[in-house]
Amino acid sequence: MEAEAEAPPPNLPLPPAFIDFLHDNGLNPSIYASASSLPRYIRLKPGTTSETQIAEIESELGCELEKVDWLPGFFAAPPHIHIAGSVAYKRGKIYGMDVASGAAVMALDVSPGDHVLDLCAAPGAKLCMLLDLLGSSGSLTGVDVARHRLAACRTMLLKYGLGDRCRLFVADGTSFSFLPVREEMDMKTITTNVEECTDALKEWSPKRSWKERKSARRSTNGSASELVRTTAQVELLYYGRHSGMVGRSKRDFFIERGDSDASAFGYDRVLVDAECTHDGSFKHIQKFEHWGWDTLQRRVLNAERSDSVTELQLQLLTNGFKLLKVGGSLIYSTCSLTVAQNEDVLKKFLSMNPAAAELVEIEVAKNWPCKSGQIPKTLRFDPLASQTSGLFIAKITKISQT
Ligand SMILES: C[S@@+](CC[C@H](N)C(=O)[O-])C[C@H]1O[C@@H](n2cnc3c(N)ncnc32)[C@H](O)[C@@H]1O
Repeated sequence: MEAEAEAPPPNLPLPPAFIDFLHDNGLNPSIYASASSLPRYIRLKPGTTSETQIAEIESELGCELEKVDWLPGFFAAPPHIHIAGSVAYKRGKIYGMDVASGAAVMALDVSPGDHVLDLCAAPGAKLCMLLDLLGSSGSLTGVDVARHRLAACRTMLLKYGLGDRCRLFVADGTSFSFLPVREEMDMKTITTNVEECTDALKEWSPKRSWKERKSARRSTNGSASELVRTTAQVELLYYGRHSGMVGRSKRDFFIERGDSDASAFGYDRVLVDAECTHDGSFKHIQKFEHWGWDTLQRRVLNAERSDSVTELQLQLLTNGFKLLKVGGSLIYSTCSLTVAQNEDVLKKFLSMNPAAAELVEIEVAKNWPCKSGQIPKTLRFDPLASQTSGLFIAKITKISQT
């Protein structure tokens, strides 16, 4: 990919450091030319999509909605509409979610009954969509290293009434090792006899324990501690009634598992929506106009940070893949458009797992308005090609044990 222009597109307040970053990464700034006029996408809560209900939501939002014909449940609203203040949002009828993010979830091809892992789950738009697709069977495990972000995700789950089959762990996704609770699981992987379990988990209650309040205080006082969590520091932040946790001992889950256990009893689907520089999200970059462009330089574009982000991405992808069952599929996605954070990470991962991992076509993507990535079978959404935020998506299946 060659950068064809170095100047910022007209009418876009992109700082020189960002233009340099795009140029260094072979990205053409003109892909952002229409970014400020992109539609604001919303996803309707399943069950609220009749014509009458849509008309009601339009009146609550104060605008007309246009159906996105290539992804069910998504609608485009005018760019400057404020979703969070609307009655429809407060009543839990709609989600604010870019349609490219919805595509990443659809690409995972979740079926009811699947056990799904979302390794970078917060703030949770994709997690909620995954739960809507799961319906009333299977389970979803959400992991995120940032406690305050995962707590916001829990609030969202409860608001939309989606928590029943979900459990949330504050943990480092590069070392997280808990498998889903499967009925057919060999008892050697579950240490406690449920009947005799004296410290069994009761139903989750919103009343926070002393331990949880203490942990929350610690994470507010020093967010750096969130970034150095180890497996031993895994915290169970939430579990629903049918998540498989109620009635079991915490000790059952806080044990390390080997690769063969994961290959047999691991997750059917894994989403690794990895931490990245967010350069594909124009809305995210625009926030720095308010915080100060020098903050963007320091926090996002700094070369050292970019290197550590790609290392983190590879580790998240590697661990997500380790927790996948043989025959299962994984989506790797980022909202960066740089080759370093997408194709390069993927190439490295595939070269490290030649016998176990296979990059596969995303079958549902046939009519999607996206481009191919530099590696065939991968997809790239960007504001120019897709009228969406930027997103890279790759799908991998596990064909044998790692
Ligand atoms: C792109 S965001 C995920 C967005 C989310 N999937 C959604 O749809 O709302 C990346 C997330 O990765 C989390 N993260 C960063 N490092 C992590 C790590 N080592 N383990 C787990 N999560 C991590 C960040 O806290 C952030 O919430």
